[in-house]
Amino acid sequence: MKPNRILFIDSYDSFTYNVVRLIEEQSTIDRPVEVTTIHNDTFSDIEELIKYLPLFEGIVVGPGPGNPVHGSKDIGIIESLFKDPRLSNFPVLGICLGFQAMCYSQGASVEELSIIKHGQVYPINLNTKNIDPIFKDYPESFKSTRYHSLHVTNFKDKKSIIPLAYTEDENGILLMAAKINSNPWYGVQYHPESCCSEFGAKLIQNFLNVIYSTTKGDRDTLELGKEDLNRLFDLKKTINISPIYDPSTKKASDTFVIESFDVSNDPQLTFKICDKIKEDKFIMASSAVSADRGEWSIIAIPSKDSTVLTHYGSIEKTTIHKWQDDNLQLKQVLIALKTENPVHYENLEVVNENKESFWNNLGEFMKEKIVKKREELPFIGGLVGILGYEMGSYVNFNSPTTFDTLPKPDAKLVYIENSILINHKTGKLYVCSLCDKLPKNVMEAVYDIIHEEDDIQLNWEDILPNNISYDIVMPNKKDYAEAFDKCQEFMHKGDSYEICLTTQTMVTPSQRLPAWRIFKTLVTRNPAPFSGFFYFNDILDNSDDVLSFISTSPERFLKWDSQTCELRPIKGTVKKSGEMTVEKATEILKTPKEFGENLMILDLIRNDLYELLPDVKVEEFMSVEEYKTVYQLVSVVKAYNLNKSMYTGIDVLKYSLPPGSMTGAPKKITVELLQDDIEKTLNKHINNGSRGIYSGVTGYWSANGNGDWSVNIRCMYSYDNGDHWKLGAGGAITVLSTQEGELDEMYTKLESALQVFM
Ligand SMILES: C=C(O[C@@H]1C=C(C(=O)O)C=C[C@H]1O)C(=O)O
Ligand SMILES: NC(=O)CC[C@H](N)C(=O)O
Repeated sequence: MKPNRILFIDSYDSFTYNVVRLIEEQSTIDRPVEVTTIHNDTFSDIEELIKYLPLFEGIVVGPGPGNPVHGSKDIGIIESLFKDPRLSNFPVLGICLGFQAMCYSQGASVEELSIIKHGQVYPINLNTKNIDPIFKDYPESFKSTRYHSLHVTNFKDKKSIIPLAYTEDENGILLMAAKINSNPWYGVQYHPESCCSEFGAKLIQNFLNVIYSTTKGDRDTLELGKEDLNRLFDLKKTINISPIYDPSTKKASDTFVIESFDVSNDPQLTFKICDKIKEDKFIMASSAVSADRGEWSIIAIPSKDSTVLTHYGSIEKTTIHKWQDDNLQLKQVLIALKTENPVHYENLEVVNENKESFWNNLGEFMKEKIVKKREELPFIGGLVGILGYEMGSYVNFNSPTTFDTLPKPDAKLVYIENSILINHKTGKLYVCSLCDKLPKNVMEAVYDIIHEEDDIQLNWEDILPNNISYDIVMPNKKDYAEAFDKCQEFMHKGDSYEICLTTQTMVTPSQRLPAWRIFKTLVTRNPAPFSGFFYFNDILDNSDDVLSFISTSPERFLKWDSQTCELRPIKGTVKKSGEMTVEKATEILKTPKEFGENLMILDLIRNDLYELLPDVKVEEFMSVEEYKTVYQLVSVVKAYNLNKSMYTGIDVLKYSLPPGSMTGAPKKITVELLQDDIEKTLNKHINNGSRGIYSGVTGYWSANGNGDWSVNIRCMYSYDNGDHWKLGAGGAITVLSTQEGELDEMYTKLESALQVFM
C-alpha cells in the first residue's frame, strides 16, 4: 500500500518530533503515513516548495518561536505558503505558530496575551454550532496543553475563518481552533502532541481523513516514479541526522578480565577505596543511593596505556596522546597546537576538526572497541570524561585567541582500561580490566578494604583548612535583574517559552588546595547520586593548566544500554529550610509555575528522543525528590528498541546536548538568545560569557556499549589547577517567575557547592 505523504514544516521548535511521531503513529496497514520534515527556511522561495507539492498529500505547519506578524524573518516560507492560491485545495494543518500564521493570512490579528500560558493545561471547548469533521468523535470539552505568548484576535468578522473551539482564562475567551471556509485548512492553537493533551491522536486521524477524502482514496495519485522518489529522498536529507557510527561493526578481539567480591552496601566504601589507591583516578560515585539512581559507583584508573582525547573548540583542534607519557612535554603540545597543519608525531597527534567531526571521530575511535558482553554491568572500561556546554548544538565557541598556555578544553575524554565498580544495592564490587590481567595496585587496595570492612567510617573533614581565605566574585544583583527582564521580554514576544538563566561565580583561594581535598569536603557536605571527581594531569610537566572538576550533581542527563535510553530532566526547585517539609514542597512543586516549567522540558526531552527514535514513553511524571539542600521535581522519559534502530546512545547524546533542563525551550532560539545577548552581558567577567564545563555533562561510554552522563550542576571546575574555581548556578525563568524568587533559587543552588568556601 502506498503511503499518504505529509510534509512537516518545522520552525526550529522543540516539540516538532512529538508531532511528527504522533502523525506517524496514526499509520495503519490500510492507510500508511509517511512524514518528511523540513525547516521553515529550507526553501527561501515558495516556487521551490511548490515544485515539491506533487510529492505530498498534506502539509502540517508546526509550532515554534516568533510571531507571524513579523513575516518571513520569523516564520520563513510559512508566510508565503498561506498566501499562495495554488495551495487553496491542499490540506494543511497548522499547530500553534502554524495556526496563528494561517489566521493572520486571512486578515485576523495576532496579539500578545495579557496573561501568557506556557505549559499550562486547559479545557478546550468545541464550538457546538460548528462541529467540523476535524473534531469527529471528540467530547464537547477536552484537556490540552498550551504554549503560547500570542493569540488570534479580530477574527469574528473574517468570513473565511470558521471558529471551531475556544478556551477561557484570565484573558477572556480565546480562539483555540479554526477552519478556513473554502480551503481544507485547519489549525489549533493548543498543542495536541503534548504528553498532557487529550485526543491528540484523534486530531491527526481526522486530518488524515480530510486528506483521504481530498485524494478520494485514489491510490494512483499516491504512486511516485523513480525520479520523484529520489527527490523525496534528497528532501529528507536536508535535515541531516546521520548516525555517528555503525553499531554492527565487529570487534577484532575482546580481551577483558572481571573479578567480583562481596562488600558492604555503604556508599562511603567507594571513597574509602579511593583513599587507598594512591594513583590518579576519576570518580563517578554515588554518595546518595535511592531507588532509581546512585546504585553504582565507578572508579576509573588511568594508566600509561590510556589514550587522552582533548578537544579545543575555539581553535578547532583535538589532541590525542597517552596518559602521562614520559616523553611528552607541555611545550611540544603547545607548539603542535599552534601549527596550522595536522600533526602526527609518534607520541602526539593533533587533528584539525570542528565539533561535528569530533563526534564522528569518537565513533571511529570506539567502534572497534565495543564488545557486546557483560552488558549487565554499567561499565567495563571505556571513554570517561567531560563534555562542556559549548559541545552541544546551536552553541558557538568563543572566537579563536592567541595563547601561550594551553587553551581551555571543551571536551576531555580518557580511554580507561582499569576500573572498579561497586553496586551499593547488591553489595558487589567488580574489578575490571580491558587488558589481560587485573592491575596489582588496584587488587591490593581492594583486598585491604575487604579485610577491614567493618569500619567504613570515612572521617573526611567537612571544612577546608582555615588558614586559607577565598576571594569570591558573585553575580551582580543589578545585572541579574537586567538579564531577568530580558528573559521576560523575549517570552512576552513569543520568542521563547522558558529560559534557563545561569550565572557564573569565581573563587580564588589565597593558596592552591588539592582538588581531592575540596572534593572530600564537598561530598561530605552535599551528598548526591552523581558525585564526580576529575583531575586531568595527563601531561607530566603541566602543573598550571590542569583541568579539575568536582561535582555533586543530582541530575542524570542520559543513560543508555543496547536496548534503551533514559533521560531524567529536573525542573522545579524548592529550597529546604526549617519549616519546609516534603508535603509542603510537593504542594509548591505542583503549582502552575513549577508544573509548567517541568512539562515544557518534559515535552522537549520527548522531542529530543523522538527526533531519533520512534518508541518513547514517559516513565515517571513529575516526582518529588529530596536532596541535602533542595527538593526537586523530576520526570523520566525512556526510549525503547534501540537495537532496531540505526542510532545508538551516543547519537542521542550528540543530538540532545546541551541538556534541555539547562537551556529552556525552544532549545535553538533560547540557546542563541542566552549566548548572544542575555548571558553575554551577565557573565562577561567570567569565561567571556561562555558557560564552559558548567551545563555540560560528565560520564562514560563503556566498551560494552553502555553509557551514563550526568548534568554538570552543583559543581565547580578549574582550568588552572585550582588557582581559580568557577561555579555556575541558575534556574528556569518562565512568565510566572518573580525576580526575587529566581534570584533566591539561584543562590540556593550556588550555595550547594559554594558552601565549602564559606
Ligand atoms: C541550572 C541549574 O539547575 C537546573 C535548573 C533547575 C530548575 O530550574 O529548577 C533544576 C535542575 C537543573 O536542571 C543549576 O543547578 O545551576
Ligand atoms: N508554541 C508556539 O507555536 C508558539 C507560537 C508563538 N511563538 C507564541 O508564542 O504564541
